[in-house]
Amino acid sequence: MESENSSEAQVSLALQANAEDTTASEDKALSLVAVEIPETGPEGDTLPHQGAPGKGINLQWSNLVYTIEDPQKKTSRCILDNVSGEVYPKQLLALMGPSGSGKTSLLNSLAGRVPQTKNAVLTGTHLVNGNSGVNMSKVSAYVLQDDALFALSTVFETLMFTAQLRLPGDLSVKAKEERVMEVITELNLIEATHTSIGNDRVRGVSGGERKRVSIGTELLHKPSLIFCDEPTSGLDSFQAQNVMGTLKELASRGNTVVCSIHQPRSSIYNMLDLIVLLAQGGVVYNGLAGEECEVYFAAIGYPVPKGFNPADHFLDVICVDHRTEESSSQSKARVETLLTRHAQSADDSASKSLIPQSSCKLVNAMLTSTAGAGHSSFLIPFMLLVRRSWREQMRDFVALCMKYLMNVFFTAVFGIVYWRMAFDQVSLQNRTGILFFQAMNQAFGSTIGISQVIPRQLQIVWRERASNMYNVLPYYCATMFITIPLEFLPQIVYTLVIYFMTNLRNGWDHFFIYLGVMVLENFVGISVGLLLSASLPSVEMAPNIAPAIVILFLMFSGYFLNEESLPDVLGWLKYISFILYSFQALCVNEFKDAKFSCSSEDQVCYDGNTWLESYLKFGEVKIYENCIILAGMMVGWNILAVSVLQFNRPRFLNFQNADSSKLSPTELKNPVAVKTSGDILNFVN
Ligand SMILES: Nc1ncnc2c1ncn2[C@@H]1O[C@H](COP(=O)(O)OP(=O)(O)OP(=O)(O)O)[C@@H](O)[C@H]1O
Repeated sequence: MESENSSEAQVSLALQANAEDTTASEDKALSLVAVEIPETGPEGDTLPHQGAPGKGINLQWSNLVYTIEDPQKKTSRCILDNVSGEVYPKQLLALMGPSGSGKTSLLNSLAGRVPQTKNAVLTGTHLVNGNSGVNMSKVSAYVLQDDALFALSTVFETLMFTAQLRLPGDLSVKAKEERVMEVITELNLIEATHTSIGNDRVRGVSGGERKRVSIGTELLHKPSLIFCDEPTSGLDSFQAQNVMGTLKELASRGNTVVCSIHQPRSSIYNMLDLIVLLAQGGVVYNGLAGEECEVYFAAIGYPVPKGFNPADHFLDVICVDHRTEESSSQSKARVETLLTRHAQSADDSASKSLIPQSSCKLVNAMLTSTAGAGHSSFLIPFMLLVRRSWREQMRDFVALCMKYLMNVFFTAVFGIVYWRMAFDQVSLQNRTGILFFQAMNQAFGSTIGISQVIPRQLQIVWRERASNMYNVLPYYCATMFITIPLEFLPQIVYTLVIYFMTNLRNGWDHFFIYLGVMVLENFVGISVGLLLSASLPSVEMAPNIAPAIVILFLMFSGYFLNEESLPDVLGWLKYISFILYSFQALCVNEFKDAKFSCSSEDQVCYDGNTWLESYLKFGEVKIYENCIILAGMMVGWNILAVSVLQFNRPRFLNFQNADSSKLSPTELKNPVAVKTSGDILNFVN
């Protein structure tokens, strides 16, 4: 009886929604996907939860089980437990539940974005317009919870960058600009078009506008299915309302919108078409929002108190209260009952559920027309990435000035301290000293500065790579390329000025060898910096780890420790110390066959060769050999850095038994009945 009432209400609300939405959608549908969603099921019955017939994406999922197994303890942590549901075009579905209930995990599962982690297993059936195994990154958009955007680019520049990489390559720049302006208008961002995104240091657009820009970057290629993780988090209630209004508007234009949301205010709750309430990874309620949901909760003994926000009430009911032992056991029992109750009602309605496969015509064009296809070419993403990095660096004027000022300062200090050295016995020590400082300074300057570059962009680049906008090579080369004017050239200018201020060895041949070694060392330092940059997971780690690595190389540079006194266990480090090879080559260039005057006051007299052999122990060193080693290191570190970046690419779990082509016709009609390994899992929560 209760279930009859509920499905009647469902049907009437669905029909009402259909009637309202059909006209609005026809002229201005954002969707490029040509898939007919039938109005009725095979026996003429109205389909459950249906928004409206027409074009768009219908998503169905059943028996989703997401577990993290612990082979040592022989237990499995069940993060999603047999979750089923569906959503249609023109519907805004909210995944709601207390913290840790599995909202993000469910959203990620539906979007094909569950991060690949060790021992994580995802099973179940996931159908897009009745088809399994669809590449979700090609048919949908995913808006991350954190707005990963470059702070110093404007709203227009941010969207234009994405448009150039995500829209078809044969579209003219003008057409792409028009599309960007279209999205800006749709998202009500006109006034912020030329405002910077901003960050803690630079004033930019508001939080709500930033969120809408994030949504905009995902809308440019006109996806019909939009996933949004916690779109209102961190926003005040007015901004949250605006952002949700935007999502509602997108749904009403024919898109299918799924978002996770923590605690919506009542005006936001009223915008929702469907809700899935999650508790402890299971479903407590899955159906129409609004009155339908209130009726369900009233029927099971939890009516919404008068004047209360229904969303708050539902969350209160499905939350486990850990404050006291008694409240904890009571609330756990309540949640268990609600989960069991929903599981039973889902079993009852399973036979009526879901569109039969045969009535969903998946047009092949879907996979290409909505795709953020990503650029297979190297040159275009490379140039766009260089341009963006350059823009960001140039606009960070204070940081840029500080960098150059430090170089001028050190040039002045070293130049004055070692001013115009003579070619006498005293200068042997001083020349060795300045050459060592040069080698050290190049290493510190290039490695440490660059080690922060990639971690600073990590989140943005992860998002863009997850959307297939470009692959690792153009990104890496662009990052390397941009270091040339910003890190390499200032260092080289500083090196040259020092050469002439301090009167290092005369002769153009020695000057060019000195310059060549410095250039090589600089590039090796940049490569080590990029390798660290690619390996470090956060910006905060870079200032601690990078100097420690450079100091390690420094210790084995042949200046602080005599080669013979190196401990065996650490002796190998000298073979990878690029500072050692550079310092040796600089010394050989400076001292080999050089004459130094000797006065009667000098107790010992060295010429260049004896200084090299007896004092520095570099008698056997050949400049060309060291340069070859440095060049090899440069290539090796770069290959390693690219491999690390490639290895750390966004990787997502696939459904293990999602191939519905292997399912029987009955199972296809009724995916809820498909058995999964969820039956044998322990619930450890
Ligand atoms: N890869 C993982 N390894 C271990 N535990 C995980 C993993 N992913 C999710 N979890 C756990 O699964 C539970 C659900 O996580 P999820 O992020 O989906 O919850 P949520 O409802 O979105 O929470 P919140 O509202 O706080 O963001 C949490 O307890 C979380 O710690």
